[in-house]
Amino acid sequence: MNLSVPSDSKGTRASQRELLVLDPNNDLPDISQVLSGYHWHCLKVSNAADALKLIDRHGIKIAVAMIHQNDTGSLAKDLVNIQQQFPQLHWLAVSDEVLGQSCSWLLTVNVIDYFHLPLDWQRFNDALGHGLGMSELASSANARAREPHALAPIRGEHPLIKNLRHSLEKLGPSDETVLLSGETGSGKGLCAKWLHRYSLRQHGPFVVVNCGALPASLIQSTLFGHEKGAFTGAERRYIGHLEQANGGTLFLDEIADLPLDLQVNLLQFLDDKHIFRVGGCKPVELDCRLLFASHQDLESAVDEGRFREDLYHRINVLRLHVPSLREYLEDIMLLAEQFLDDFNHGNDQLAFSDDAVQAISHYNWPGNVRELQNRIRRAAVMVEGPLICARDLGLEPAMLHRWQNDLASQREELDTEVILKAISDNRHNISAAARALNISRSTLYRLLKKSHLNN
Ligand SMILES: Nc1ncnc2c1ncn2[C@@H]1O[C@H](COP(=O)(O)OP(=O)(O)OP(=O)(O)O)[C@@H](O)[C@H]1O
Repeated sequence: MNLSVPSDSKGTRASQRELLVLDPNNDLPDISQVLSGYHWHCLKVSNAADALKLIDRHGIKIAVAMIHQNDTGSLAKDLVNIQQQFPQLHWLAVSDEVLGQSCSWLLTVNVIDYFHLPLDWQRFNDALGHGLGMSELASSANARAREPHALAPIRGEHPLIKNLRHSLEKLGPSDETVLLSGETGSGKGLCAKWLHRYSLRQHGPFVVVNCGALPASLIQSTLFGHEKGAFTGAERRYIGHLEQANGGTLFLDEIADLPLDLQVNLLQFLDDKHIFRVGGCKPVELDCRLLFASHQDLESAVDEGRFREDLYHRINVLRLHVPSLREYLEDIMLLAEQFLDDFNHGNDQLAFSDDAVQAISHYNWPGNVRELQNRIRRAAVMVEGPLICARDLGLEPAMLHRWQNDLASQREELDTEVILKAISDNRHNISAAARALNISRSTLYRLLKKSHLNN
């Protein structure tokens, strides 16, 4: 190996650029020394787990992987794993001999150039500089894409939505856990992203885990990670979601679906700020904020013994309710028009017909904003002319009638409940109950008759 060092080799650590070298068999024993002459500071590791730690800790943007023509299988898996977690990282590959066709997979994991031994250090240094530049460009483009305007705005002008936006701005920077509640599709996930955006961790990772979507047998290792050999099939160490979110935010959606035994582990993490990987005995210190969401009623889950009361109290410190679309129905056409703008594929002539406006305004939207978006997205593609009608939205009259009948019966039930409460609160004095309800005695008698309560 040519060890000649260029003449300007007195670079201080401060002016050096950091580089990771993944060299499992120490085939590049002199790389740190030679590259320090080009103002590079090398962090050498022999395995992917250590690589992941250093990439995260040092914000590494450029790395070198030493590969062997006949032994690329495990390295390929390592690079794919690292690439998934750090997509902006760029690699140079170094091989002991000229690589053949079988190594075309390198292109899929951000390997921008490859060299074989002995190295031409000048050319190698140039390629490293080029790779670092590309990586920094990609990172800044990504950071720009993550700026607030790139995150979907929380739309609506109703006081409930204004209040929601205000709460997100206030709760975001607090670093406390936040429990988001609300119906499916109401925007809990979007609110979690905004909490992360408003936090000091906004440049750290934002990791989402849907506890309801993970098979019970995998949840523990998916969340907490596992050590190599922890169980049959654990061929290598796996960094779990909590660790992936280190320095950032972990959003645990559908938290009510987390099995009870893992609720204990989670509670421990919230108290001690460290985890144990499955099969590991060394605590791993972590610094990540947790956000939770559930569309289930957690209080009932506690009553039914499905959710630990201590965990419930621990995560129920800051609570944010995301309103269902029905609660701010006044805004629905505003949202609908804006989503149509988003989805109209450049066709700004597209508009809603009167029957579509009627249908949108009278439907009950059980799937909330997600359903509204999806119906409009589909209609914008399927519509034949310039006007989207109720049928394009899949909101045929029969569907609306069924819902309107439901609404009528629900209103009646609510009326009955309110009337009975007023009568009971006023010790069965009909005049006092009518006054409390702000209606006349005769109206109260009529309502009692309608609800068959007049006997
Ligand atoms: N007020 C809003 N303005 C604009 N878009 C919204 C609003 N509320 C929700 N959305 C959008 O609706 C979709 C569904 O939202 P999201 O996935 O956050 O709902 P969720 O409550 O987390 O649903 P689930 O409980 O099913 O996980 C997303 O595309 C989100 O961006």
